[in-house]
Amino acid sequence: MYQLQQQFNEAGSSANPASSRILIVTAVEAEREAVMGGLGGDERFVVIAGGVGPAAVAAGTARALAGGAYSRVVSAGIAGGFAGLADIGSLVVASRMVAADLGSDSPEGFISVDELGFGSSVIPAEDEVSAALAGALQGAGLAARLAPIVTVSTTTGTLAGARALAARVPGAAAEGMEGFGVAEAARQFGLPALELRAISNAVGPRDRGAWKIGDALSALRRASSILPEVFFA
Ligand SMILES: O=C(O)c1cccc(C(=O)CC[C@H]2O[C@@H](n3cnc4c(=O)[nH]cnc43)[C@H](O)[C@@H]2O)c1
Repeated sequence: MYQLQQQFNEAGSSANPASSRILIVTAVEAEREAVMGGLGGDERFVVIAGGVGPAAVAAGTARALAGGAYSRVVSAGIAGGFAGLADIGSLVVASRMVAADLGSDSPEGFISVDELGFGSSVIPAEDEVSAALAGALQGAGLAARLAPIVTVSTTTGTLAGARALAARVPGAAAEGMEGFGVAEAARQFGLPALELRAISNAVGPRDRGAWKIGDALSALRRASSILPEVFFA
């Protein structure tokens, strides 16, 4: 396992010497189109739809990284927002990507993979760049915050679930299904990762009809138009 990781890291650093291209990974095509629309054909970015959920998107990200040279990786898409922290149509930039359901349930409660001693459920985001991105979004008049973003395999669908998750990851502002998967693939290639999410719905009781996907995709498109000045200023 360690050897495999070393090979990935070596492949990552030797195959990607001085590339400044940035890989952006969404889950689905509609998100990819929103990001592409904001970037306006900027060829310094490659945008792929890597699939829904941490496993599919990690595999898709790793496949893309194995086939090209990149300087960093961004997970982008729509997400649920935690009440009082991220309203529909607003943006969240991850301070860290947290695999919030990676661990074990028990009669005493959830035990994270960290506590179990099997690895880490937290990947820090590229911090200065993430802070700069959040600041640039705010400077452009967009509602944006820098906060932990959780990744789950099952979207939260109850108030009790939302409360439990908020207690497990204090300060978490958004819930998606891919950020940690993208970040883990990037980590294994020795690359920094960021996550940018536009809020389409509230984390809590499931109400698919209330999702404002159009608003979130518009916000994602506007946010994406700011990426070049943040990454290549
Ligand atoms: O139906 C559509 O037109 C459509 C357009 C863009 C995206 C979708 C999706 O359903 C994407 C699924 C994607 O959304 C993220 N997401 C959104 N809200 C939540 C949430 O409350 N909890 C977790 N994940 C959420 C997630 O990352 C999925 O990959 C549909």
